[in-house]
Amino acid sequence: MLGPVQENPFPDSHTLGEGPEPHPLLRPVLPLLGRWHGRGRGEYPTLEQDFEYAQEVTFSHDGRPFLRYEARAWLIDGTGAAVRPAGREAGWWRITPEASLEVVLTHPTGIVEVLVGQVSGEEIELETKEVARTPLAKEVTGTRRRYGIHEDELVFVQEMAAVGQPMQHHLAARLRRF
Ligand code: HEM
Repeated sequence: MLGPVQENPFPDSHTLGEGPEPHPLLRPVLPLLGRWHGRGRGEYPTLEQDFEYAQEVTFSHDGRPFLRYEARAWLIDGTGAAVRPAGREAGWWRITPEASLEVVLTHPTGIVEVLVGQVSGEEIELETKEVARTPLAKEVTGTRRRYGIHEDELVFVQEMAAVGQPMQHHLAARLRRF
């Protein structure tokens, strides 16, 4: 028999001082916690045009030594008006006692990335160790990301090797908390 089910007693929190105490190992990545939004630009040599986008990003935790991560982007025109939904991704950022990061990211485009990297001060670098693709996914063979937190601004840059092109710039964005 199905017994009574209480609301999940272990909620995620993206705000320090609310919800569970962050795990001590999370200390190097605590500045990421929160909800961020902002704008970015993208390009790739196979694309006819560069593009601009807006994005919302959330990093939260449940008291264990990993972050829950989700990002949603949408293309915008020159006036900032929304054009259409674009990249979204979700995943888990595990942190080791040496402040190494082990990240799993999934994309609705049929791509799963396993990334490893380091936190050094306010800079975070991640690089794919493996990329898995569903049969219909575009050919992405590797990506690199850098995050930096500068004066409460989250700066993000992504490179990728994809569709026969070597590793090079795809995205750059600046986000603020909201
Ligand atoms: C903020 C997130 C992102 C945005 C706004 C974005 C935007 C775009 C846009 C506008 C295009 C052109 C095709 C189209 O109109 O859909 C594109 C192509 C592409 N993107 Fe992204 N992208 C994002 C993240 C990513 C990520 C995380 C990856 C890889 C894991 C990726 C891989 C690709 C690939 C492989 C192409 C196709 C290139 C080609 O076929 O010529 N993108 N992206």
